[in-house]
Amino acid sequence: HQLEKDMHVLAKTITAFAQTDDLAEANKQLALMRKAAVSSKASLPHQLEGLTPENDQVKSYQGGLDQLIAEIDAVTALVEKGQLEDAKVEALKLVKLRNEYHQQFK
Ligand code: HEM
Repeated sequence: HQLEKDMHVLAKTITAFAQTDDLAEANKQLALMRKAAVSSKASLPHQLEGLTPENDQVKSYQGGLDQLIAEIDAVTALVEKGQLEDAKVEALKLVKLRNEYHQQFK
């Protein structure tokens, strides 16, 4: 399943991001993370299979991914300013979003 692949990329890149002290490496991981987040918008989770884009649950799921993408962008902006420590604090919001949406849809 493509969604599972994308989620694994999210998990791998968020760990690599947390572990690096190198700005270029941080940027690279965030770019891969963003790509996977955008890609996951093209899939529906098992729970929502067969539902249409108009369905409220589908909208909520997609909204969660939009928030994730916006938050990846906020983290990236800090990295681009050279503020890696601030970026790592900001990235805790990615984990919050993950927990919140996994509770609902995983
Ligand atoms: C950085 C944030 C996130 C990480 C690291 C992450 C990671 C993962 C991982 C490792 C899995 C297990 C994949 C497998 O079963 O093989 C998973 C599953 C899943 N995640 Fe995430 N996730 C994140 C954010 C989100 C968000 C924001 C949503 C929804 C808006 C979401 C929805 C799901 C769903 C629905 C599944 C189960 C797959 C399915 O039902 O088809 N995840 N995630």
